[in-house]
Amino acid sequence: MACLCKGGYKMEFPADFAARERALLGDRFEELYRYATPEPARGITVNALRCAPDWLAARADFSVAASPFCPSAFTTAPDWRPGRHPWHHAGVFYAQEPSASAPAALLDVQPGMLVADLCAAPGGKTSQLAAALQGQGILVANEFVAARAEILRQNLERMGVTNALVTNEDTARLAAAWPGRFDRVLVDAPCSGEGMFRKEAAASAQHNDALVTHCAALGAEILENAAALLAPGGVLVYSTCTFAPQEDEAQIASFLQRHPEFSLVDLSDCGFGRPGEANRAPEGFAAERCRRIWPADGGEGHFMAKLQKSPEVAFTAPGRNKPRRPAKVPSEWTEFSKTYFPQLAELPVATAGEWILLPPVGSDTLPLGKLRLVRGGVLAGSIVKKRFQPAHALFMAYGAQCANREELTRDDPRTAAWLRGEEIDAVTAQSGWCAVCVDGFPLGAGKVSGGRIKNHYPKGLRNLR
Ligand SMILES: C[S@@+](CC[C@H](N)C(=O)[O-])C[C@H]1O[C@@H](n2cnc3c(N)ncnc32)[C@H](O)[C@@H]1O
Repeated sequence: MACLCKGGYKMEFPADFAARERALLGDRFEELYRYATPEPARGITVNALRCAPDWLAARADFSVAASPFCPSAFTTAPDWRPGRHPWHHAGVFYAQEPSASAPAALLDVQPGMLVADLCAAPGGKTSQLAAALQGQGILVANEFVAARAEILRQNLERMGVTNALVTNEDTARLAAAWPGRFDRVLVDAPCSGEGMFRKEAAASAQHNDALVTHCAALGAEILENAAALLAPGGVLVYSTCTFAPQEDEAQIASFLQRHPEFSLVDLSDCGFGRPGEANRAPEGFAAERCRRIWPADGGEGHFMAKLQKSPEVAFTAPGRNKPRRPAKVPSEWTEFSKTYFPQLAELPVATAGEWILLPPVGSDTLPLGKLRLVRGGVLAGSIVKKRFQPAHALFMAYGAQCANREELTRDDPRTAAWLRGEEIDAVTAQSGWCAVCVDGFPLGAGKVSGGRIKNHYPKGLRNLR
């Protein structure tokens, strides 16, 4: 291990890493790797599906400071733990390391686009992309590792995302199924994690050259698939939380050599960080168009490059899919939705066994074939013994518009009780199913009877006492 002592926190680095970086940076090593504190930087990103950043900043009961890296992000105190806060449960914000909030905003996602996030779990950047889509268009959120895809699904459910297809796939299979379809693709590549040295002891312990080489090869493979998924004129953002040349500037230089149909978009005016480093790629590569966030800039560290596919590239539009026959709408759902969610009653549904889903509008233009779909849209519920049993996801997506609501505030002792899984008194909600909301944001479903609300907040999400 080597350490950095001058003018900052005494950080211990793996010796091979420190030697490589000292050789590349010379005197700038100490300046760029100056961590302000021993504690990792912490932050939150506000979910625009719930509220605006200004709204949150004006009402937060915890300290927030505007993040330099993203307009909808804030840095928070190192010792503040966001996970138990009612607004976290309600998907008002996503706890995200500050520099990690930077890449998604660079994609310039607009409502109505087709967007793919290829390495999406646990879902920080996916949530930002979903917020930018504002429920219009389709977001394919893919994660290769099955257990992580499940965490991704849960997080997107908490954030109230309605238009995501969560897949658990190898990106090559996505590229084969949907070539040239996407307006935007994000590759937040699995990397050697050199930007995680302060945050996770394991990042230091596991670091070695072989890991860097392996991650660089994997990143290159995923980039190939991203290129195939993009429509002509589409935009791709590639990011890592590492500093290794092979995974950063050199990765992009070699991608551009293989893909003359792509150009490197200049990120100099993005308003944060510093330019990419010329001596980390072959001569002639415009490294200054990439962007880096160093520890000295306030986050753990990120690398970003933005690539645009030429609009001129030859492309055969995919044949039209046979439109899927709309599923017959089960009467149990019609009856339930008319009572509690009248705005959803006319929407098309998809069914799978006893389950009823509200698929994203237009998702049948992306044929799934044998792709592993974890969730396609919002799980509305299931029909059990001819009765409709609503799902938690339905209330997280649409609870604020439910016709029967229990309106709590974060200071109401019933809010903490609810998040512990307890029954609470009903004040505003009438008998039957209700959405329980905190400050207007959904905290799941309850069922009112005799003036009490039975708690249906999922056990695994509750705040332990
Ligand atoms: C840097 S993390 C993504 C973080 C995420 N974008 C976020 O903001 O929350 C990279 C992800 O890539 C996944 N991954 C691993 N192998 C992969 C592969 N072969 N193809 C695509 N993704 C892979 C990892 O499991 C991990 O979840």
